[in-house]
Amino acid sequence: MRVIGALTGLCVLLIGMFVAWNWTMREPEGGVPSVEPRGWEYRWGDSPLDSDGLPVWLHAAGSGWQPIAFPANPPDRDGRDKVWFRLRLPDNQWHDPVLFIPSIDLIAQVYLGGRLIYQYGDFDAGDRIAFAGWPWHMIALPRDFAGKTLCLRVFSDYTSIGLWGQVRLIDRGEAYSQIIRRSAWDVAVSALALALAVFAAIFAVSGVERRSFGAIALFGGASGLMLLAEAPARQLIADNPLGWDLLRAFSYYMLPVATGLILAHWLKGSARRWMRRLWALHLGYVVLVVGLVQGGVINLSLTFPIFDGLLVATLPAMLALALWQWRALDGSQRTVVLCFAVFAPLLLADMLVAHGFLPWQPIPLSFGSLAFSLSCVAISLHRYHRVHRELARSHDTLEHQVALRTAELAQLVEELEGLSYRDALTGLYNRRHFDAAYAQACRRAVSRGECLTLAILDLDHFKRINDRFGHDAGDSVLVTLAGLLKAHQNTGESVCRLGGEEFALFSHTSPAALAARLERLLGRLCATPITRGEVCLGRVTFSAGIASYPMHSASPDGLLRLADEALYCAKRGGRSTVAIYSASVEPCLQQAPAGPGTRHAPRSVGGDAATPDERRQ
Ligand SMILES: Nc1nc2c(ncn2[C@@H]2O[C@H](COP(=O)(O)OP(=O)(O)OP(=O)(O)O)[C@@H](O)[C@H]2O)c(=O)[nH]1
Repeated sequence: MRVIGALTGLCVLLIGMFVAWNWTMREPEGGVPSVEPRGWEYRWGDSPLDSDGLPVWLHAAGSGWQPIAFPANPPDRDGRDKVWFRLRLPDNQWHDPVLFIPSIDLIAQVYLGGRLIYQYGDFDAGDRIAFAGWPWHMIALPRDFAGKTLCLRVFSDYTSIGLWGQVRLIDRGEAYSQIIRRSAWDVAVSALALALAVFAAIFAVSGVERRSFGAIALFGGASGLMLLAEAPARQLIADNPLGWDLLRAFSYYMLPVATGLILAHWLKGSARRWMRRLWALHLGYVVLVVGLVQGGVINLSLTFPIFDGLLVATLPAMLALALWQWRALDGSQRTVVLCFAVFAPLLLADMLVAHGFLPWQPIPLSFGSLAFSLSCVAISLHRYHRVHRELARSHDTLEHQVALRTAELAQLVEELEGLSYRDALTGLYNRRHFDAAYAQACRRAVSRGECLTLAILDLDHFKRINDRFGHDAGDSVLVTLAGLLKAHQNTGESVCRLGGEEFALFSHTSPAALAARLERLLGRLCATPITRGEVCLGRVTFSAGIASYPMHSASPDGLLRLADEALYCAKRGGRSTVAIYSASVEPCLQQAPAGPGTRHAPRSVGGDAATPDERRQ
């Protein structure tokens, strides 16, 4: 969805650019055409002042004046920083005439008919030329200017001296209209580059190919701001020429830094190292310039020639490094390098024009920036798509892994839960399970009216085995009994180890049937002596107490106590016995065991005997 949104935004921007391009290229309709005045003359140096404080040269006749095709860079400068230009103005044709000058190097006073009508720039306290920026100038003329002489007094310590661009006599309204028309395209390309910068910055911040997108964001931002700061309409947005030129210089100087960053990321080995040195050199220059200009040490205008000199060397070097590793680049990287190969000569040409090495002409820098920006947009979208696909793939893998781990965890939990209900030594269910399962069996017995019979078994004189043969031997006896109980367990019967040497089992069978089965087990157990390795532990017996619902108790909850009483009775009766609880017979204390067999236990035990609970403690 985000890609579709970005593409829609891009399409809207491109349509806007197409409209801007058409508008920029459209010839003005109607109105009085502008005139590029001819017949300029120049004179090096500065005029003395007359008694009224006016320059004498305003009235001087022909002596010392030389003809020049255009009022800029007269020959034989010899380090001079003052020059005069003059011009006899042609016939008046306009309603609100102005003299439009695209740029002046650097300070100028304009006189018409011996009167100062315009001044731009000044000298600072130290009588040095104070750079005030390179704005366009719209100099209002009186309607009767025809035939009068216009004089320009120009000061410059820059590489150029004079006027720049297409100096025209034009109607004020038409001048504004042309400014806006000529800016439309540059502003549109600038908007595209800035939008690209924002998108790339978002990608960079979100951590996707941080370096690449960071460099693209820097390039988009620098070229977008540079184009905006160069568009004639900038002055209509804010009348701050020096501020715009600072912005232009900063963004212009950052272009090789951004380009170097983009390319260095793709290159390898020594090409990469050299590319890094080149962009670092430019970054150092930017930092130095900002420091010196802000500190008032030098004029901003002086930093341009130095930068341009640097650029003449580094730009071709950057291009050469990128082309050197052409084979190692992928398709999208080659596209960017090709666009750079278009942009770099345009930058150099613009620079040559600015310093007068080429005749003045507008250089379509915006096309270079546009090509570079569009290729970056295409690559960004391509990479974003790829990264998105990879993310989706790893997301799927992650989900799969999470599902696997969750299943493993669930299994583990199940196992742990199972373990928590098992007795570690014998593998039988433990007391925890007994409590839950027995409660459930009680509910079922009551609701279905079924019989529930509970037996509690306890090994006889188990302590002696421990004491004589050791705890491990005792353990093996416990395991033997557990194995026997498990092996003879009926379906639907639960066998548990309650703790120590005490076991319990319950089922829906009758007490007599259960007692008969336990007696058989007791017979088996004591028939064969238990051995552990070479050691014979002797014969082992157990005693058991049985109670049943509803036969012995109105509620199955009371069975545990009754079965325990029966067990107690079996123990007191001589052990090795299975006793069924009975409320009607004599107390078991008076009974004598006769080997394995069923004994009837009393309902209660009295005298000095401990209760079953006390015994268990
Ligand atoms: N080896 C072993 N001994 C245990 C375990 N749990 C409890 N015992 C021992 O079992 C013995 C139980 O002793 P008593 O309660 O005196 O019971 P008894 O010796 O069997 O005597 P009667 O029950 O009266 O026949 C104690 O010595 C406990 O230390 C166990 O898991 N393994």
